[in-house]
Amino acid sequence: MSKALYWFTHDLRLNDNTALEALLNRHDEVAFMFVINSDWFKPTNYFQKSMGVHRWQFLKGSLKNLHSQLSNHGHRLILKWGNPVTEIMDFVEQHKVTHIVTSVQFGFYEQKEIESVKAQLPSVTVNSYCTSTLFSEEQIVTEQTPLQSFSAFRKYVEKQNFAVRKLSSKDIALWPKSIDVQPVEHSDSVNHVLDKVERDLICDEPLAELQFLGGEQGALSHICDYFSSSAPLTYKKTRNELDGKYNSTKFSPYLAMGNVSPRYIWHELIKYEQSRCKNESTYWIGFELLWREYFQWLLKSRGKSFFRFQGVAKSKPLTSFYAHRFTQWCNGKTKYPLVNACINQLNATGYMSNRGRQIVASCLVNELGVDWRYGAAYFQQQLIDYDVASNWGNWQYIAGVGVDPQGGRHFNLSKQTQLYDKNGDFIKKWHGEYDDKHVYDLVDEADWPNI
Ligand SMILES: Cc1cc2nc3c(=O)[nH]c(=O)nc-3n(C[C@H](O)[C@H](O)[C@H](O)COP(=O)(O)OP(=O)(O)OC[C@H]3O[C@@H](n4cnc5c(N)ncnc54)[C@H](O)[C@@H]3O)c2cc1C
Repeated sequence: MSKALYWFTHDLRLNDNTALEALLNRHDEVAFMFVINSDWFKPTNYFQKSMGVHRWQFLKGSLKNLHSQLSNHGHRLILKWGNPVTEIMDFVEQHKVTHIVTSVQFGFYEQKEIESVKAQLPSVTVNSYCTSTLFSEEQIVTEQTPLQSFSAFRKYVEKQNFAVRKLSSKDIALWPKSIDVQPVEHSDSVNHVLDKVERDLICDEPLAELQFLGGEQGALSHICDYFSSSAPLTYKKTRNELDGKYNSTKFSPYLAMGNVSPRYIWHELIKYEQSRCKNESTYWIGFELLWREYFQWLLKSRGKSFFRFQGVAKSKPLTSFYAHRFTQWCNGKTKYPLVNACINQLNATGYMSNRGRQIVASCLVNELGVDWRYGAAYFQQQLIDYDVASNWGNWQYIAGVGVDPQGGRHFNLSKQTQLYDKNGDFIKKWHGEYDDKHVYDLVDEADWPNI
């Protein structure tokens, strides 16, 4: 008899989930677990936490929704917090689990966790499935795929005419029974664990109202609303705007949490093109999804170099670390109103437009001369849609240590303001003006050399 544990990670959904489908079709008894890693809330990564309050709230919504969906099938989500490897191993040993089913991890450290479980539990079979990409590992063999630039990858993918995999069936009529876990005590309930984490790890950081509702239901309803509108028809024209509900798709938080699969979105896009209209804008939505795809496979192939100062290009940028400038940037208190406005938007909502991200990243690297990894780590903490591959990949790109053949990006901040906030409405809305004569560097007179 096989007893399998589903280890949820960035795949918090039931639909179009190949790993879940394999679990339900192949095993006699099953259980579902998610582990909240307590390290996420410790400021270790360039003085930033891996998870800030906005993404925590979004994750919380996703977990509650997942638990309620599992309950509809007579199961529950076992929610733990601590060290994921330890928690998974404890459960497996205690309940004599024979198989672990999980998603393929693209992040370097996430891969290490799975390897560690495998090494410590050699008698348990661990099966991983690609659930967060358009293509599967059989379709994209990283050694044979041109990953030296996005264009090369895109042309390769388009030329090969890869079909994105057919959606896996979403309804399994009969779910296997639950592994006999002790009756749920109050201290084990999803709500109790979430409250405890909030009390012990997040303490008194204020939680803001989110514009996105975490979870599969929220994702599907947002995608349905988006594709019921005419917004996809003008996407290419509006995607660079700094604000607005439908100026861009806002699929990213749901994709990052795995509330929806990119393949589901891809198929919805094709349906839209077939039933309403296909134009350059609809093509561009697919084009951007390919950017996301590209960064996932690039990270898988380049591993740790995604986090190195010299990046995948192995070229050291001309930056250093200026604590004061970095703090001003994080607090939206630089001398650049557009940059401040974008950062204030991020700090208040957990979201910033793609154009905004490019502008503030370019400013940190070029105007302020700060090591790009501090910016990437700050985004990791603040973004509701943080995705390891897209975030570190894009930061490298801007800093000129990534795969961009042009070598970095320097945005002219006055020109960007003219182009995207001509009347100053965005700066006004997000309080970008900051008037302080000490705004650049705090250097004590005594620090200057005597001439
Ligand atoms: C410095 C920097 C850091 C970034 N960090 C992240 C991150 O942590 N998580 C994240 O999802 N995106 C990140 N991006 C990419 C992009 O900014 C967001 O995906 C986008 O703003 C999300 O809004 P949207 O869903 O409305 O995007 P849309 O413009 O509607 O695009 C549709 C989808 O395509 C994908 N996409 C679009 N642009 C990019 C891109 N440049 N790189 C990769 N995928 C893309 C996303 O999945 C997005 O949801 C970053 C960009 C920069 C410049």
